[in-house]
Amino acid sequence: MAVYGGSLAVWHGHCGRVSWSPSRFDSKCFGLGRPRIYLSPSKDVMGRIGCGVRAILQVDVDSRQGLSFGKDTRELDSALGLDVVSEEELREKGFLGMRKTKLVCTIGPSCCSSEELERLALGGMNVARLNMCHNTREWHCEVIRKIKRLNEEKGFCVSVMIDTEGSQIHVIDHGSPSSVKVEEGSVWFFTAKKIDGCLPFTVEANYSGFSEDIEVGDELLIDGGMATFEVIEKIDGDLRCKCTDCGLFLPRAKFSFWRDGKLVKQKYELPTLSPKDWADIDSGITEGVDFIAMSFVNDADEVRNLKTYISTKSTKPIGVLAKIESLEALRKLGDIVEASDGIMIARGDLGVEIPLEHIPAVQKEITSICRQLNKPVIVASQLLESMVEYPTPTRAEVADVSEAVRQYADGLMLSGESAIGLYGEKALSILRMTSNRMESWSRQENRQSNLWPRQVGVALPDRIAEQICNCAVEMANNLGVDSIFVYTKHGQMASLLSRNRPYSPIFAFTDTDSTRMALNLRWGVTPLLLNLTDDIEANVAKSISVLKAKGVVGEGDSILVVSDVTPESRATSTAFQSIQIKTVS
Ligand SMILES: Nc1ncnc2c1ncn2[C@@H]1O[C@H](COP(=O)(O)OP(=O)(O)OP(=O)(O)O)[C@@H](O)[C@H]1O
Ligand SMILES: CC(=O)C(=O)O
Ligand SMILES: [K+]
Ligand SMILES: [Mg+2]
Repeated sequence: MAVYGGSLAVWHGHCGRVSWSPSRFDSKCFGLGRPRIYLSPSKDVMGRIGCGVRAILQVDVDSRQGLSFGKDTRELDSALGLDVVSEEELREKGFLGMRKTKLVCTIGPSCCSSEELERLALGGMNVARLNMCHNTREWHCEVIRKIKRLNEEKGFCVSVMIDTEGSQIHVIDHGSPSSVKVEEGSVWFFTAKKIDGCLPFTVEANYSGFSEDIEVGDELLIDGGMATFEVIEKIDGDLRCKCTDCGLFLPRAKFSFWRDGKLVKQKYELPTLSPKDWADIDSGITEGVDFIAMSFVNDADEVRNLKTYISTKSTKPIGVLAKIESLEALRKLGDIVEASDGIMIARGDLGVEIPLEHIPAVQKEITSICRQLNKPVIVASQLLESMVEYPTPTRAEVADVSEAVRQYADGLMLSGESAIGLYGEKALSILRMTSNRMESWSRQENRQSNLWPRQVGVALPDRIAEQICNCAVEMANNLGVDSIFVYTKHGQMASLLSRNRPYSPIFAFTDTDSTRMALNLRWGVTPLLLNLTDDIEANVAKSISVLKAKGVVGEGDSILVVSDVTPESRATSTAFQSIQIKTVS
């Protein structure tokens, strides 16, 4: 047992200090003051949770004490929702081979049939993203229904995310050719007045206040540098501009104005969520989406408002992800991360508002804050951009993907590569293989950077849960267990385990479908549906026996078990949290 000693030698925190002497490994209360914590090899002590004890760490001292498994698993089998893709991956590659980084695909015309969606699901898509900027609401609803049907009928577990259009000043798309060349020295007229058809050298903006606060001499950047102009005249609200750096106008190209090397902050009155966005959100709620990604978030209140709205409108929880794609959002990053259920680093539009060379450092900072605050984070845009047209990525793109994996982003996102590209499935397989390779490199080289986590919990039970998860992962890594099982209603404990980025995969058993779909975005977590009972031992025995019957868990596999299922009868007292080590017999 000495092997465990190092992992849990000292327990710090509000609970006092608890030391563990492996040589005196009997059922013993180490509480110094209240509340107390038990370390025990015996499951009998689990019954004593009521008497001021806040957590029990139970360890199977003797692996021969392994569980005896149920005889008939047929009934249980149908109750256990292990998705077909994880099952296959586990069978093929074993526990350590399971991919930890989650993959998000933007669905567009190139991949919207049921057959194409199924191939993406088989290829490892964890979350399907629908960008409401494009196509019709009806088209999006139809895609959502196809995904839900695939989940139900074919045993996939793909979550659905809608991404709002949001308000940003951009060029009105007149249906002109996909790009227009801009020559150096040419003079262009920018206006918000309605134009019929296409006029040469004339560009229509979508918002009448687009030139507010802009002065002659300011620099106008298209899409963060696709083309550059100098403002040479301001006539009412219209601008005459001369091209100083030639380039291209793409459909829906975005404006940004610069003065003395700094972004001009315009105080325009576009709401973060337009009436169209609210209608899209209503339709997303009706269709039962799992996440709403909010474009151009400016502050935490906007996120909180949307969360409040959802809680009054939706019968199930829907995660709100804040997209960080403006200077304003970067300034209020900490507050926004705290208010939201996750973050998307929207590097496309972010690159319009900050110099491109700032993006890598900003990405690193955002991923790190998200991990500290225990919020999932997606790295998005241009990961494999060249694959929109070509069947192979550039080496630089693969290096960018690897860096995001090395930073422990929870998810990587494909945009045009899957939505309109010719090689979407191949792009997905590049993300999958690159993630797998980088994850195993980090593990083999022991480059797993330890988190010195900021405490996120405030209330005592939350802080205890957090400490248990931190210790559990340290134990799991030191012992080299095959996997971590967690039993969780709302996913909190599973997320706290994931936050520590363990070597072994985390199987999160929950009886709540929305928890399962939300956990899909968490690094290293495979969420499963299971009918949970108040009896922890029964939950563990049931899940192990079903996985054993499927042939994906076998004799000798070691499992670290964490539970935070609060028995209903004790819902008003403390959470019932424990760590156990099981060896499958
Ligand atoms: N549902 C769709 N229908 C048609 N085209 C789409 C759809 N979704 C995406 N696209 C195309 O794929 C491209 C890349 O998608 P992406 O989601 O990155 O859009 P975007 O226009 O850059 O906006 P955002 O900043 O919200 O990501 C888009 O420019 C668009 O041409
Ligand atoms: C994803 C997104 O919205 C962006 O990169 O701008
Ligand atoms: K969008
Ligand atoms: Mg964007």
